[in-house]
Amino acid sequence: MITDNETATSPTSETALSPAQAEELWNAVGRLIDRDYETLAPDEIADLALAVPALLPPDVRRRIVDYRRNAPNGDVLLLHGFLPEGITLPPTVEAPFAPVSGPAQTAALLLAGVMSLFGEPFTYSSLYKGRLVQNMVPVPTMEFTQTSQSSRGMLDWHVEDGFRDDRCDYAGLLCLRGDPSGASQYAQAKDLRLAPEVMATLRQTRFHVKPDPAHTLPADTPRRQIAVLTGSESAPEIIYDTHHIGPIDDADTEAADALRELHAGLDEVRISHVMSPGDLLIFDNKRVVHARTPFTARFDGTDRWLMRVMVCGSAVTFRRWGRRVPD
Ligand SMILES: O=C(O)CCC(=O)C(=O)O
Ligand SMILES: [Fe+2]
Repeated sequence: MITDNETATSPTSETALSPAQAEELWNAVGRLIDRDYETLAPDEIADLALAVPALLPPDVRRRIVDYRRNAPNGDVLLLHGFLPEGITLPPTVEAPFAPVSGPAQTAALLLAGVMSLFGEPFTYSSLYKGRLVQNMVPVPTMEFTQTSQSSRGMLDWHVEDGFRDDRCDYAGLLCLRGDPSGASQYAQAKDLRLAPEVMATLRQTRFHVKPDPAHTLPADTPRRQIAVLTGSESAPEIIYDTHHIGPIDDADTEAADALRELHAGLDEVRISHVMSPGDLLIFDNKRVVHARTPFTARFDGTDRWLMRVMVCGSAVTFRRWGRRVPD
């Protein structure tokens, strides 16, 4: 892992499964899938996934629960070794919502299962056709978009779905296939070192967020008015999106300047990690901003491939939606 700034000291917990643990877990998760995963509805996937936590090595499960409760080493958890040696994954799929086959189905259930330790896996009907476990893969013609489908362009700092007040509490990214150039980057709000007056501006409701282009939504979807930073000084929460957030008032140059300072401040405390197959990166989407560096896609089945699951940690919010894939 590359740390850009020495003050961002190990905000990440790292732990690894042994090859034997990975193989045992993989085989046990595979046995849970008793029919074609692609015929399962989101609720059925979530139900099957509930059996996965008990299959995890106890030390790994403990590590995840510690992170969820207290985040003792920071707001990002990095786990390694979830793919056993000797499996042959299918070619990288061509879209976030593309069906997956063979071992990729096991990977999807494994990810949903680990993430179920944090609450309810969910997604939005407007996002990637409502697919619960999504493929983060490069897509032709989308190279320079600000979505997971990009590749040659930088995917700039953002939180997942900052335009929604019910954005996910956690997201998990499982790497099936890596790319040495496409580094996942993240910055914890608590590491920011900005001038007090900049912090004070960011704590005021002087900003609005427009919908993320990964969502299929009407053009007149209202912008949400927000403060960028909220919560305690020791564990602040953040909403930021380089391209979709701005001052409510175009004349509010102080707010615009504060956003620029924030962007530079995130760069200063960023951590980069090039995902390798079997890596599972979990981040707190209320306290961490993330990004991805550019890489060149070949579109030949060998490109970078992560799977993503978002989780609602609040049973109250989940009950309010009344379904796993809210609009
Ligand atoms: O590919 C990554 O590392 C992150 C992707 C991402 O942030 C997104 O799709 O929102
Ligand atoms: Fe993202």
